[in-house]
Amino acid sequence: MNINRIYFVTGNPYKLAEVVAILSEGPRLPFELQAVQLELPELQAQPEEISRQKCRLAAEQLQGPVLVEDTSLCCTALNGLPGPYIKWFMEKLEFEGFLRMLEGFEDKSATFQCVFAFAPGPGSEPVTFVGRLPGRIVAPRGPSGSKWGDLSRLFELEGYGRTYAEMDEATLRAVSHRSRALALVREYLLTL
Ligand SMILES: O=c1nc[nH]c2c1ncn2[C@H]1C[C@H](O)[C@@H](COP(=O)(O)OP(=O)(O)OP(=O)(O)O)O1
Ligand SMILES: [Mg+2]
Repeated sequence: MNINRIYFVTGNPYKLAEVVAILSEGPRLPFELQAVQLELPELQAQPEEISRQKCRLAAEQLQGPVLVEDTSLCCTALNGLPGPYIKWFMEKLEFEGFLRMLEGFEDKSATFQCVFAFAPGPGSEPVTFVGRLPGRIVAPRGPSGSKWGDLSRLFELEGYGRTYAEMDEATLRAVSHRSRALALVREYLLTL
């Protein structure tokens, strides 16, 4: 396939910066990654389908190869909810309300999940890449006012005993749900 530029489409500047930083580490990809700041509609579906739909819309709008990403936070006690709707839960309930929602459940385990979707152009079925990171929801710890907001103070990574907000950026970048998924994206893009 003759691709020399891929659009990474997101409305979130932090997500964009992180994807660019992770992809610029390691072996160089033979493409230019071009950022496009565009809020894509997210239709209700399972997380992988939401990401695929964002990808189809982005490929239509930009008429070229596109990469998009959708992040979910899945609580075991809530059978995977809020999942892809975590953004709206945090916005409407804030962290106090979110924690209260889980109060009645003993099981606080949760998984951060990142789904990238890539399509070489409009009309192609997007391919997805999933990265998961297990952990649990805790009372907020770590500095507030960080780039991802309070959510990063509530999610403690399994095996680290620290919340996202308590981790230094380099360590987190090496283990995050996003870098796990991007390792698969990189592997795939290198085969094109
Ligand atoms: O590493 C992370 N650490 C903490 N929080 C995070 C992280 N990654 C995403 N998040 C938050 C952002 C948003 O509230 C929700 C995902 O929603 P999601 O639709 O994927 O992101 P978005 O709407 O900000 O950007 P986009 O335009 O690419 O859809 O989880
Ligand atoms: Mg979004």
